[in-house]
Amino acid sequence: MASSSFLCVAHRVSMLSSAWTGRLGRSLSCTVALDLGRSALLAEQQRRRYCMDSALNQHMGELTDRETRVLERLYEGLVTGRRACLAESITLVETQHPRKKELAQVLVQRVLAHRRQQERLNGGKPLAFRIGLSGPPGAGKSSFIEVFGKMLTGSGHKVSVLAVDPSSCTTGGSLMGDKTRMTELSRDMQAYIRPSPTSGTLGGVTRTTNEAIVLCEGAGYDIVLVETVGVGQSEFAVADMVDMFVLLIPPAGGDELQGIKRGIIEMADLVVVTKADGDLLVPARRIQAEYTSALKLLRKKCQRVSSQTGEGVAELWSRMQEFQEVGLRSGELQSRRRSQQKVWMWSLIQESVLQHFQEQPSVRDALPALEERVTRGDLSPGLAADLLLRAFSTAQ
Ligand SMILES: Nc1nc2c(ncn2[C@@H]2O[C@H](COP(=O)(O)OP(=O)(O)OP(=O)(O)O)[C@@H](O)[C@H]2O)c(=O)[nH]1
Repeated sequence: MASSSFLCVAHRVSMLSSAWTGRLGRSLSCTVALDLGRSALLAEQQRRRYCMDSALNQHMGELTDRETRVLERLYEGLVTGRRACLAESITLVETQHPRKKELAQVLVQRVLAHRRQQERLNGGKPLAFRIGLSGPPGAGKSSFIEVFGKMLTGSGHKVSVLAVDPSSCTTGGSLMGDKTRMTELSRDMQAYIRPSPTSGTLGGVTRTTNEAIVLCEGAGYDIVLVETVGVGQSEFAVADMVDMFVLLIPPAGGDELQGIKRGIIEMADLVVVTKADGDLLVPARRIQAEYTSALKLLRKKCQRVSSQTGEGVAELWSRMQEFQEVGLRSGELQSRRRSQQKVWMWSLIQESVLQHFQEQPSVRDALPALEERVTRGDLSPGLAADLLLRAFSTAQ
């Protein structure tokens, strides 16, 4: 992305968004202003309205008629629950195409405004419950989601399942997507399963997952399950996008469990031992007892489930609901979401700034030789970084 266009992107997106919402005759400024202090409200409202109006006049031409029609179709389709529009909208947020990326932001902004309006009608409480599910490969995640998801749709919920697959970032392949998973749930019209995007950095994949969550909620999915395999940093990223983070562990000791990173157990709101049936019931009980005592200090629970027999699944759901209710009542869940918004913004900034840095011509030119010298040991990484940063800032 060229330097000038980089600086303009955020501005352009907000302008495009204003233009579009303006075209629809609705003012975003009203929804934002309600959150402000009473004394500042009027002045802020007027100022924003002025900004919106002038932005509208200035940038009406920015969205072509075709783009307006596409966004309008996607938005209307999405909020009326059309799966094809949801799928197309998620594809739009996954795109690497610069213009489409801007359009995606306009759409996300619009859906966020719609969701905030709905939340306001719901007494300020979120309408959807976001649950993160993580665990080592083979822990039984997809088998659990299949059974759990069917139980939820059977009781009237609309469930979406999104995957964050760290392997897709490095290999373009997929740890999670290369086999048929959740076959029954994928046929269920009350469920929407979206595999992980197959390319991009982890930062990019988590950005699109965050945006996909917003789109799913806009499409009326009241339960969003975000699944990730416990590899790399993906589970930390997922913990930062959900209301409740659940760690699934198989009933095996030793080596398998060593794959579970220490910090992740502390991040989990609930630990679940899977496959608690048949020959695995005894080890499952033992692991549950070990985790229960280890988690006591953290005031966290450990449950046991079997996706094969269905045992423990309903109890687990009750526990999750209890967690949600307590969080909503205390306001902790809402404040968790608010701080996640900030984390999300910063991860976007990090990704864009890094991309901008790497694409800056003087950095791009100097980078191969400096990298080569660093790998040969001729130049310290710190000095190389300083040189690149200097090249970057003098070019600004
Ligand atoms: N006995 C028993 N086996 C199970 C249960 N759940 C899953 N399995 C088996 O465990 C294996 C792995 O299950 P998956 O659901 O694919 O696990 P996963 O965590 O999604 O695996 P990845 O996609 O590799 O991350 C499969 O062979 C399942 O049949 C269960 O409740 N009981």
